[in-house]
Amino acid sequence: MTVDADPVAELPDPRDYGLAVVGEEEIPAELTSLVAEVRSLVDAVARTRAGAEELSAARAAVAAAAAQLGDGPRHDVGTMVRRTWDDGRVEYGTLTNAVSGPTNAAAPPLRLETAPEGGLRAQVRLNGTYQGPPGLVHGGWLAALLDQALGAAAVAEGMPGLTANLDVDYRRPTPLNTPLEITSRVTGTERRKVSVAAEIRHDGEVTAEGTAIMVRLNLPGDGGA
Ligand SMILES: CCCCCCCC/C=C\CCCCCCCC(=O)SCCNC(=O)CCNC(=O)[C@H](O)C(C)(C)COP(=O)(O)OP(=O)(O)OC[C@H]1O[C@@H](n2cnc3c(N)ncnc32)[C@H](O)[C@@H]1OP(=O)(O)O
Repeated sequence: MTVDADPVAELPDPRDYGLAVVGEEEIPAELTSLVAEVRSLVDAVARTRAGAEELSAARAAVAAAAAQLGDGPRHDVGTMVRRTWDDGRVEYGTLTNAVSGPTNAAAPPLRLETAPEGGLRAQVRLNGTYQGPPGLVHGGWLAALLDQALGAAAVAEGMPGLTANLDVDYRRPTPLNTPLEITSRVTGTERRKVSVAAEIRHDGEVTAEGTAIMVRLNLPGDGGA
């Protein structure tokens, strides 16, 4: 028997499925600022014109920092981060998510909030390390940003799932180093399928838009299958 994909009131607790969870508020401020520093470092390294001596000194400093953390304790790779909203709603994502992971220096990071008009929204600014064509954001990264916003829109409605299908249209070139707005929302549900839509805007103009079918996680006992 099939049933429609009704939103669940509470998201499943990842610990019930063997995944470690850390609260966002437990991430030390020192780690957050280290991550921001590494993010700036990657951008600086990508475009530096420093000479050999400065480059060698920088390499040694980075190697020393890496050695300092090298053998220390680490979270398991699948560790989830728990975010608790002001209204008490709880949400989970992966700690090192490629797009939104709060401790992933390679993530832009995209931080989505509930939008007053419904769905989610975020502002993000992508530096030169996300470049495709000169001065423009790489299309693969635009797809990744849309995918994350689409998946998160389903999660926000209590329907976490995996992307089964993603369609992206690139409407206008998307510039680097300038604020971009991302919006997403659920547009329909059918059995385990959740239809979602998202846009990326620059100066109010849509530069890329995507739609996806997220298939709800088939968790034992949630009645979603
Ligand atoms: C454990 C605790 C959890 C805690 C909660 C927190 C969770 C947090 C979650 C999320 C964070 C938010 C952010 C994430 C954002 C990024 C998302 C990604 O990057 S996802 C990675 C890339 N995607 C994959 O790796 C999928 C790989 N594919 C699969 O695993 C399967 O194909 C899957 C699950 C998608 C479907 O497989 P089946 O066996 O479960 O289900 P079948 O029966 O095949 O399909 C169900 C329905 O979907 C349709 N469907 C399947 N594939 C389709 C497709 N490609 N296009 C259209 N429809 C499709 C089918 O026709 C069927 O529809 P009909 O009900 O019969 O009408």
